[in-house]
Amino acid sequence: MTAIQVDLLIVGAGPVGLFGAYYAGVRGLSVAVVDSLSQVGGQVSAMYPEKQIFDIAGFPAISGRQLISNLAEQAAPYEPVYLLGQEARQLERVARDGQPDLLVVKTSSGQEVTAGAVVITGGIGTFTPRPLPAGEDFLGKGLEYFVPSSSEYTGKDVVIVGGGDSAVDWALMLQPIAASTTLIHRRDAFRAHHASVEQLKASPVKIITNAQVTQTTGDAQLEAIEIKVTGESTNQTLKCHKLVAALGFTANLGPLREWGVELHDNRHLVVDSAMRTNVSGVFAAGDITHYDGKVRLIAVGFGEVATAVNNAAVHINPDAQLFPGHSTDNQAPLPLSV
Ligand SMILES: Cc1cc2nc3c(=O)[nH]c(=O)nc-3n(C[C@H](O)[C@H](O)[C@H](O)COP(=O)(O)OP(=O)(O)OC[C@H]3O[C@@H](n4cnc5c(N)ncnc54)[C@H](O)[C@@H]3O)c2cc1C
Repeated sequence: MTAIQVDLLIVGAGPVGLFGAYYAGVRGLSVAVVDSLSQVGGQVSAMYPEKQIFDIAGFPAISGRQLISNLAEQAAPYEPVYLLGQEARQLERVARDGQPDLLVVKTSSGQEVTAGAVVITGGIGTFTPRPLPAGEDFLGKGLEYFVPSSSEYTGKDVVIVGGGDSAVDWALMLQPIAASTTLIHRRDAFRAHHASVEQLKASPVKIITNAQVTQTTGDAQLEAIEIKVTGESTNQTLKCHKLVAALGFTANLGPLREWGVELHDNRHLVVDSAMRTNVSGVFAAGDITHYDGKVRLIAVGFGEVATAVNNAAVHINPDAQLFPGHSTDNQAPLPLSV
């Protein structure tokens, strides 16, 4: 088991957790961010990276991918430690004389993180991609569940499986750079947004409906797939270097339910106006929280996590001020006129 110690541990690297990492840095707190996904960005990266978001303050429109990239860039100067691909599982407490307890979180990879406080920004819980059983042998060797960046798809024969927004968005995104792009969907009708489906139909993406992947073949890397189209007697073989299974996700609060935090509807964590849970040293922000009047939006989560981290800073050091100061402080004044 590997172990690290930080001032603050953030559970969840969605947009709210990333902004929390920035605020931890502003407060001079060392910070680690754990996420069960292999990439940062939570729901935004997993479900709608190519969509424009219109309700982020100060950005009339910004793509999901750009928002997450900006948030990571904003936190980067404070060097957060990202522990990706691991789920935060157990929470233990270490009492100290005359000081607040330390919290120890153990992850699914055997990592132990000791922190002065924990902020849970776990959204709708741990996401698990719905698997594509016929492709599991090539996971990481051609089969993927996300398209974090498009560069690896240049000049490749790409097949995307699914009928939702992610499948359609990724097909549209990769088509201009891939050697070929095929979208396979097991039904006739798409769940994706109507306008995106129309764009897809007008694009060079080859669409095969009422079809399922039955087999994947290759050597070290994926080379081809076999598909069964309903009503056809023989299976088709397609050249395929990259197979993207965009079949959706299941989400589960999972181990966080065992941390002793008061739950609402068995899915959300009850917080007070300082974003404290009932467990001392454990705060929460973003989609995972519940209080009267809660609105689940990124804009709301950003405010909540600023509150959570600043209150966590005071929990860690009771002599610290709650108010962090203004980000504009300590700058040379700009000239009034040019
Ligand atoms: C299709 C779609 C469109 C949307 N459009 C908008 C929009 O236009 N505007 C808007 O404001 N909102 C929109 N939303 C909602 C928005 O995405 C969420 O409000 C936002 O993602 C919440 O951010 P978060 O950081 O709280 O949680 P999430 O984005 O859910 O991130 C939580 C992260 O925590 C991780 N996690 C959970 N439990 C654990 C654990 N035990 N260990 C490790 N990691 C864990 C998860 O893997 C996940 O990565 C949309 C949502 C969807 C699905």
